[in-house]
Amino acid sequence: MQSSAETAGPNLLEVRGLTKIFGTLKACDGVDLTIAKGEIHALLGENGAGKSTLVKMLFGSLEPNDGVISWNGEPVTIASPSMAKKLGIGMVFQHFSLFEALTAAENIALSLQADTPLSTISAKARALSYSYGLPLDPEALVGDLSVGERQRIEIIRCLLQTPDLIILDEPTSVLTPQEADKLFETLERLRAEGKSILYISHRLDEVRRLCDRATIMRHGKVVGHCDPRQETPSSLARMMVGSEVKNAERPPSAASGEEILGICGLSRKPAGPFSMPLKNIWLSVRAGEVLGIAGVAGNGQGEFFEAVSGEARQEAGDAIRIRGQQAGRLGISARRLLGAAFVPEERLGHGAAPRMKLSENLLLSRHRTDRKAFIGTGGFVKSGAIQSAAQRIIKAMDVRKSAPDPEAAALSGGNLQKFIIGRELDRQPALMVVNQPTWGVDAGAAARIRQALIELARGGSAVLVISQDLDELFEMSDAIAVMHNGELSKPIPIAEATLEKIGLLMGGAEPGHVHVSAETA
Ligand SMILES: Nc1ncnc2c1ncn2[C@@H]1O[C@H](COP(=O)(O)OP(=O)(O)OP(=O)(O)O)[C@@H](O)[C@H]1O
Repeated sequence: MQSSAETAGPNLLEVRGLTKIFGTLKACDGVDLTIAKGEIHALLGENGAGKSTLVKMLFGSLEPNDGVISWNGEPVTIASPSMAKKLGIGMVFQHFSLFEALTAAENIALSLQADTPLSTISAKARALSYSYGLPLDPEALVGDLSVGERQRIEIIRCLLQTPDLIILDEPTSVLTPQEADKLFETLERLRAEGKSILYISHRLDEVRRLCDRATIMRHGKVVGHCDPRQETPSSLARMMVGSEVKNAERPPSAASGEEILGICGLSRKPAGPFSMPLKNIWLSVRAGEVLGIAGVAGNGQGEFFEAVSGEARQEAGDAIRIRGQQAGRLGISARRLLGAAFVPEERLGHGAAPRMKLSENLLLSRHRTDRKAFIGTGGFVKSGAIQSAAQRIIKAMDVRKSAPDPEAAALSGGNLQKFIIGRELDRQPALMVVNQPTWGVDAGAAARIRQALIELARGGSAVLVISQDLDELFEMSDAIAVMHNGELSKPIPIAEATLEKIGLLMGGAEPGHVHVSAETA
């Protein structure tokens, strides 16, 4: 690993010995970091390495226990986000902090000076968004917008404060490849204008494409620096994780023929002006197989997940069949009682209650399906059984944490995802439906999650994976279907699937017009 801890040009930010302790855990342990003017600097590290903790201290939302931060050569104390913004530090968070019932402009107004009229903010946001190639309708209600559009609001809100340093915490994990490309153009333009960017990402190919230097953290410490353009994704992953990261292994499918999930002519009207209708979807997922669903975000995958999980019920009971039972009219809990498990894309709030401990989250999601194991006679909670199940999941998924049974919100994003997936896998469900299984998860943990899902299928369950990550789908799936405009293509067996073919279907090509030929296969 090449050592390039110091910058050649003038430093905008210099950090020495920065330390943050949670309980007994040193989440950041004497971290040194320098960021030059006009550079895109990657901050890399496995889940729980301390990246978010570090940038929260730079943005004034966490107070360091020790260390010095210098800004333009002067030591500073960044006591609050508003002080960080005054200095010229802007941040786009991993979890959005927008109010769904307000418009984009109203949300932006909340973080700006109170005396600016809304119409001025709206006009400025619109102009800035178009000039940076991230078009935004300031009058749109946030609740009606896709995750990609919501992230634009966060970025525009940050840019309106004309920061010199912009911190982005996993900005592309929720973006489509096209949206990510647009974002890269914007970031390259900001760099050309002399702005500095601190960029946290688990997507190593984009780090190689975009970033000038990288600092790598492990267990709260800086373990190295490199020029990512000189590295490969696997050498970067090795530096982060400390060992080789292998792809998941997919033994031949043992599909027994028994249908576990049957979807028969599923249609759904749009729930709101910006939601996608589902149009006559047919699908069968069998015991032993992993079926992948590809598609550009916003083509109905979210609506499809809601319909399959029971978050949105159908009028016709037989539109969804789980292990032969009509499930269309059933809610989530009743579908879980049939042996299904669901992992939604939004971890906090949806996948886990943030202020509840991991063991309490476990009880919350499994008290009905595992009543015998967790609830004793007289309705008493068997806390010993819950604690040992929680510890089993934590061990199986290698969940890194700062206390034996912390609140969900105290876990790093990737570690919470590992816990949620582990919580469902631990039930050995007959059907597992998971939306974006490895968002925000480091390369090592992502491989572990994929392997665990494949093993669940090979053990006789049916696994349905919705993902925007085509490499992930090709690695895991026995067949891939593509969702476009609320319609689902026929599954293509993996032996016949090519990136080109799936890409064409994602772009809306008629399934009948996409042929597998010797040249394309
Ligand atoms: N508020 C908190 N209270 C207690 N522990 C915390 C808190 N925030 C973070 N931690 C712990 O600090 C460690 C570092 O977490 P951090 O979120 O900084 O990791 P990260 O590198 O950003 O990970 P990821 O890639 O998963 O987002 C983790 O072990 C986490 O559990």
